[in-house]
Amino acid sequence: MRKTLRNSNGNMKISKIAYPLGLFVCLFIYVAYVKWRWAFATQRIFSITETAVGTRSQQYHEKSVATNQAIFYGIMFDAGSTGTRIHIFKFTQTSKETPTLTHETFKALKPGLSAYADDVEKSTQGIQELLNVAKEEIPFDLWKVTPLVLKATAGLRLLPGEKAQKLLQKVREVFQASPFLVGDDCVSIMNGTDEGVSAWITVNFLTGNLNTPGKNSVGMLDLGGGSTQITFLPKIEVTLQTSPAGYITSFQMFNSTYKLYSYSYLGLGLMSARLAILGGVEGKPDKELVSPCFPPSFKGEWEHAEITYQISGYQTGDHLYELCSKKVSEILHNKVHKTEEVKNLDFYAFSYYYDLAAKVGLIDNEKGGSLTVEDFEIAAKYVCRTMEINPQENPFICMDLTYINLLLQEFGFPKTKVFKLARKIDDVETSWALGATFHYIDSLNRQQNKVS
Ligand SMILES: O=c1[nH]cnc2c1ncn2[C@@H]1O[C@H](COP(=O)(O)OP(=O)(O)O)[C@@H](O)[C@H]1O
Ligand SMILES: [Ca+2]
Repeated sequence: MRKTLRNSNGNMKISKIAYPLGLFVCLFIYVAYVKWRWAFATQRIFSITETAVGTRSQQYHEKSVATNQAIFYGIMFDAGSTGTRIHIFKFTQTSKETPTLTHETFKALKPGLSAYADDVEKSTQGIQELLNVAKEEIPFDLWKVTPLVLKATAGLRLLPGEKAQKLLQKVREVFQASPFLVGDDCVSIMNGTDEGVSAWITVNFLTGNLNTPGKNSVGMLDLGGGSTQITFLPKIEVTLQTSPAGYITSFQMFNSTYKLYSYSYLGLGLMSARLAILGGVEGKPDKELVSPCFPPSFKGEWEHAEITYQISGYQTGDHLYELCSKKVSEILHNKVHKTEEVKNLDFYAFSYYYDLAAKVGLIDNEKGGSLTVEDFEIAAKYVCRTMEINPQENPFICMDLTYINLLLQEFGFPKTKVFKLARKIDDVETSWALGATFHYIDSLNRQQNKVS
């Protein structure tokens, strides 16, 4: 008994040292491994995209089958207010040659994450479904070195903080259980300026304007469901000097510094603007919402962020367009900052600008096209007039076109201003996702430089 006890005491003495020591050694090996894996992945991926941005090559679309070609991927989730989308970017690099972005796989699901604010568990199904697309697309041996990131925009910005954090935590758990490379910041709400800047990076990269000395950059207009962004590179000093605080942002990427005019208007996305024009409150469907933008006899329902609102038209003798534009002008009054310079720059417009223009036949639904502010105005007047006589399939078409027309004018665009509308450029979605992937990889590289 004593022996046993002594032995047992002896063991306890040994284990007092051995266990912590063993634990420490295991921990050390684990930390060293994680650090090595992270550094290895970021260094490889960054070295590719750094040159990809600097020198986007002509072989952009070529699918090379050269055996010495390295292939890398990046996954970006766009958790938008109306839907969640996955962008899987594929990069290739032949040793010592310029690496290229060769392919994007894109899939979108509705509704947006914010629709699950009161039932967080339900949000995981869609995320899993999109992750399965990534698993199908990315070769198995590259899963663990492929960064996986989700950035949420207006839908989550508009939710109470606690609800938004619960949703993000749920997604974080799903991501951490996935086989991809996830960092501490893999899931977040992106700020509006980053959203605009990232979309600006995308469009200037895809149009070949980034890091090409002497080339002009293009401005970017994005109209989402919850927020809208305008971003451009000012050429005249007066824009930089006269813009309010928060509108000019400096950022560094791939060894260049840019000073951009960029602003995101939360609540001025098309769906949020609809609710404001109707005089409604997010999540409160208790009263019928009456609007001069619907025909007088109209009665219907509108589902927005998983809530159904009762909607109807006004009983008046006036013309719809005049009444509607008056109401929309009230909503936009003093909300938007005007700049003179936008008149003289080329702009690309995405998202609902595109969808609306395509819906009324101003541009081709597949190829996109160019149009003026006035084209939106003419279309608005036409559909509002038509609606007075014949009810339309989409009761919001008069309101939406009127809103877009007036919003563009509020930004300072003259009616004759021509815009390019594109859903894709060179087969890549014109969204903030690509720019944010570059930006994310850039930050990983900075972390990695600090580590080494
Ligand atoms: O990657 C994309 N490709 C094409 N259209 C997109 C993409 N991302 C968003 N959209 C468009 O954006 C609009 C909805 O905005 P979203 O849901 O992103 O709201 P938010 O940006 O205000 O959060 C729709 O017109 C949708 O078609
Ligand atoms: Ca968006």
